[in-house]
Amino acid sequence: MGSVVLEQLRKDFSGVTVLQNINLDINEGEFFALLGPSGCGKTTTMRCIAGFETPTSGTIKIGGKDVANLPPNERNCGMVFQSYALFPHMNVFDNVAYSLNIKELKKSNPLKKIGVYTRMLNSKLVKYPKEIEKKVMDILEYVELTNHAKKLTSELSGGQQQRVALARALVMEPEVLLMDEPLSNLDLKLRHTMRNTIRRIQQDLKITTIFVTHDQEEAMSMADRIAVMKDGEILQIGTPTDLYSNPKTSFIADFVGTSNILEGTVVSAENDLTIVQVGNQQIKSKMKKDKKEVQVIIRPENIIVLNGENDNYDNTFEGVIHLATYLGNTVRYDVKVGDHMLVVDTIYESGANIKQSGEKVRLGVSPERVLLI
Ligand SMILES: Nc1ncnc2c1ncn2[C@@H]1O[C@H](COP(=O)(O)OP(=O)(O)OP(=O)(O)O)[C@@H](O)[C@H]1O
Repeated sequence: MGSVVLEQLRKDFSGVTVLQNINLDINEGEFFALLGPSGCGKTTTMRCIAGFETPTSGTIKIGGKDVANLPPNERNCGMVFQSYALFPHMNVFDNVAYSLNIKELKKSNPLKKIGVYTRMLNSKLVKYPKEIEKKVMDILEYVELTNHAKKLTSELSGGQQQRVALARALVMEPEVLLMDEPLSNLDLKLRHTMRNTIRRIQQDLKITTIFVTHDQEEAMSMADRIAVMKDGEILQIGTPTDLYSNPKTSFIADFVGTSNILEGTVVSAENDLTIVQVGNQQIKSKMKKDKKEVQVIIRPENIIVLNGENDNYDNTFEGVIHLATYLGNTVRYDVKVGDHMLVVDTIYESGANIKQSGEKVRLGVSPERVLLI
């Protein structure tokens, strides 16, 4: 399985730069997500790796080999798209076997054999070599589609079709698996199941995987590392926990998880505590910052609703509940504090009272949990 290295990748379309300074070093066997809003350049990056786009400048190496001059079919990348791109008139087995068989046939007298194969497929008379049959059935078992092998792909659900697409990519034993928003067409529940399926297969096969998504939860729950992109550039690369706990910019703090982001001015820094003026409140943080104007980032779960017993916080604020949203195991409160609306997540314990709009609350935040950017 191959590593994927991009160095100083740049792509212009008709003079407009849509990718620049893209540097990535994706390890062998890693599950790597490209995460960012629509139009930030995720798909273009992926298409450059696959060989469907030629970069304006920069290098791409797969398994240590510069692939600049290789066409897509010689890059050994498997691809899975949002639209499954299956052959609707073929059954599941034929869909998965197709490229594998073509590859075999191309080894000798390709044109004649491929023509015969296609005609046989159309008249459903095709007989595959034993090795191909075994490979296809093994991979169908892997994606739990053994019982559907003879069904037309048009007779399958979205999730099943996506598993056929996955099987079709995997059966070729690619060095790298490229997945572009593969779960976007599925409903929420199926998306969660497919996340687990893809992750399980990826870990079993240890196949280097690059996964494009605009859904931060998807990236966080699946990837070993994530590159967050915006406007054609990479803003930060890190593990899900890195990005969540140490976002370098407020864009990332906001895009990866939910954040309270407040504009403030540093008024003093002493005894390991930086004091920031935010409106008429002072907020203490353990982080040091050289600049005066800062953004204060506080994650919703790091704000504690005080109940008189747990009041021992260096930062406390008075607020009024604006909205309470019950989310199953948590309750999310929007709390008005001065001029700001803070999002506060609390664990919901069965039978506990949920606070109501208009109720006054005291909130506490530890300075360790206050990030300054
Ligand atoms: N063939 C093309 N010709 C001109 N511009 C293009 C072409 N392909 C992509 N672009 C532009 O490049 C930018 C990046 O597009 P890209 O599809 O890579 O973004 P993305 O992050 O994958 O977005 P989405 O999540 O919406 O698919 C966009 O502004 C897009 O309009």
